[in-house]
Amino acid sequence: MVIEARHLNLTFPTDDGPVHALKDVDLIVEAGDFVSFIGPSGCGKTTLLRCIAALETPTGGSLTVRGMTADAARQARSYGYVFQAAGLYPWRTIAGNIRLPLEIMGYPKAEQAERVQAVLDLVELGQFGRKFPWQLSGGMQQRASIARALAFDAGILLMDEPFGALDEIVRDRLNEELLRLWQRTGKTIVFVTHSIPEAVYLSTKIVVMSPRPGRIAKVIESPLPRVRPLDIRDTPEFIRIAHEVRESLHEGGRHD
Ligand SMILES: Nc1ncnc2c1ncn2[C@@H]1O[C@H](COP(=O)(O)OP(=O)(O)OP(=O)(O)O)[C@@H](O)[C@H]1O
Repeated sequence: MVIEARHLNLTFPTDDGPVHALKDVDLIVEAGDFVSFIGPSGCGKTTLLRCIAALETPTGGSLTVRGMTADAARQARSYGYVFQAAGLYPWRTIAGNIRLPLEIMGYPKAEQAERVQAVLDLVELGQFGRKFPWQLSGGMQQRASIARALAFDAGILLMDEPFGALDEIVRDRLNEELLRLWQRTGKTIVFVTHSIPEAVYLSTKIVVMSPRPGRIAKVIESPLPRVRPLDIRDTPEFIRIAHEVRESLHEGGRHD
């Protein structure tokens, strides 16, 4: 198993009293899974992802990533992280942005160039390495930020609503591309989203969360095949799973 959380708790002390962002969260992610966290705003999705990335420290329970503490896993460069906004440096070219983590990690120059080209090809931006971020569309920028997270070939990709700001047509295309990339690379992906169709289309496992305190309301294992054309969304099976997610979201909300 790649990620294991047991009775994970996180309470933020605030001026208005403690905020229970995560309450008794149990989660298992297996190698090669595509896991989505879905739930209403404030239910702790980002906080849980940030705990896995060792960007937050839980106040209780245990969490291991590749059998290590989250901190050790971060130091071992176990994951790439994709943020809501592409966050590319405007003064660097696309290739320059993707190369940055490799420069920081001290990869030899020739290997940097090889890896940058390989991940640019992987996200179908092979011809755009010399462009600057402002010369690319929003969807292309987000693909570049995925390439940056893939550049050092970590086995885990953590993605926090990477397509949330994009229009539906671009989002559909990027969903399809991400699925192909996941199939080609065999990576383990943990993905935060607000969108039921996005969660159902992408995931092997859908983790439905509910707020106040943030906890897991239900884990739905998807019976859909791993290879999924976009029109799978019109099948009765897809619609049934989407319905199950929606019901679980409502049930989770009733505990408020
Ligand atoms: N550093 C912090 N200090 C205090 N409270 C915080 C902090 N970070 C998050 N919270 C609170 O913890 C709860 C969970 O936040 P989190 O961002 O994980 O939710 P989310 O499900 O990702 O929401 P969204 O979908 O809006 O991004 C919220 O009530 C939030 O206000």
